[in-house]
Amino acid sequence: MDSRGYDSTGREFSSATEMWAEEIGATSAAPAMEAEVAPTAAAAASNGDTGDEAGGEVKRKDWYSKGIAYWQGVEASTEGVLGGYGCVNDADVKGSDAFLRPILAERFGTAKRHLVALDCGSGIGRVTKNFLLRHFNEVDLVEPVSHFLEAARENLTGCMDVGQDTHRAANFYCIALQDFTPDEGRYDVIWIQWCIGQLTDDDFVSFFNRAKVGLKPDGFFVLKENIARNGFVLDKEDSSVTRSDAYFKELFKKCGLYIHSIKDQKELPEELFAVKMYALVTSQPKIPKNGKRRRPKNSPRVIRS
Ligand SMILES: C[S@@+](CC[C@H](N)C(=O)[O-])C[C@H]1O[C@@H](n2cnc3c(N)ncnc32)[C@H](O)[C@@H]1O
Repeated sequence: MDSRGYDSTGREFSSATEMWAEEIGATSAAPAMEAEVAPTAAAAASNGDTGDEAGGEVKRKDWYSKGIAYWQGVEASTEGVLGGYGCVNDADVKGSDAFLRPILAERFGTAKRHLVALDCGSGIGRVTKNFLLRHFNEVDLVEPVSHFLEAARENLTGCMDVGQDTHRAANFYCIALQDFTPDEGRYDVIWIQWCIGQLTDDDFVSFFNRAKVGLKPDGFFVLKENIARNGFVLDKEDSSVTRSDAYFKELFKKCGLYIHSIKDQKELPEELFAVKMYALVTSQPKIPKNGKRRRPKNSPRVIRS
């Protein structure tokens, strides 16, 4: 990634490679944007200097410990996980719903079917409770900060009745995404919201590569994230990076993922980063010869007589 970026103190970096070199060690930073598969291993293998490698691992550990330590100090509440902007919850849920509904209908049809989702970096289960449980019969949560996950467990006891169906939070995994591998073929949707910035580029790529095996046929990822105007913005306080749309697209390519749909989240306060939703699939979406996407059968259409 060649674009320049900034950190939260206003310091400028000439490229993401320079920033990662400083944050997680020179030897692991540059190959991360070049490796296609399992870049962590590729980076390690290409590095003959074991001293640098060990130094890089220490820095990487520090990067993640700082991130976790930050969230451990945050109250387990909607205000807490939304950085004091609990007011965006309703718009967020509405936006997610409008984005997901037609894609679910298109990929899985409208016939009744048992749907399972994974909520990544779930925090207190806000996304699961307010949104995912409406669409999915089972939702698993993965979150590394134990007091958030405990709050999620409490917030999500019992089941939610949706029509004649029962929807429930099924499994709670207390683990960070860089260390998590989902069960094979369990999920229709893997939802990743407001947490991928905690992952370094190489862990981003290896996470998505591992997580692909967790998808059912026709399953897909949704990444909902803050978007930097250009390049990236590094937050030194919580060890996270806000990437630009171009940066994300470069990483998706490295993950072997294709964009099925993209939408901007509307109605956010002006002072916040823009937010985009990306639906990502593992094989190239088929575009009909006329260049128009097939519509789900139940969507509105113009009447032609
Ligand atoms: C801004 S909160 C968002 C929580 C939730 N996704 C939501 O939208 O309500 C960021 C979450 O990412 C979690 N997190 C931090 N580091 C992580 C990591 N390495 N892997 C997964 N989640 C992480 C935090 O503990 C926190 O719950």
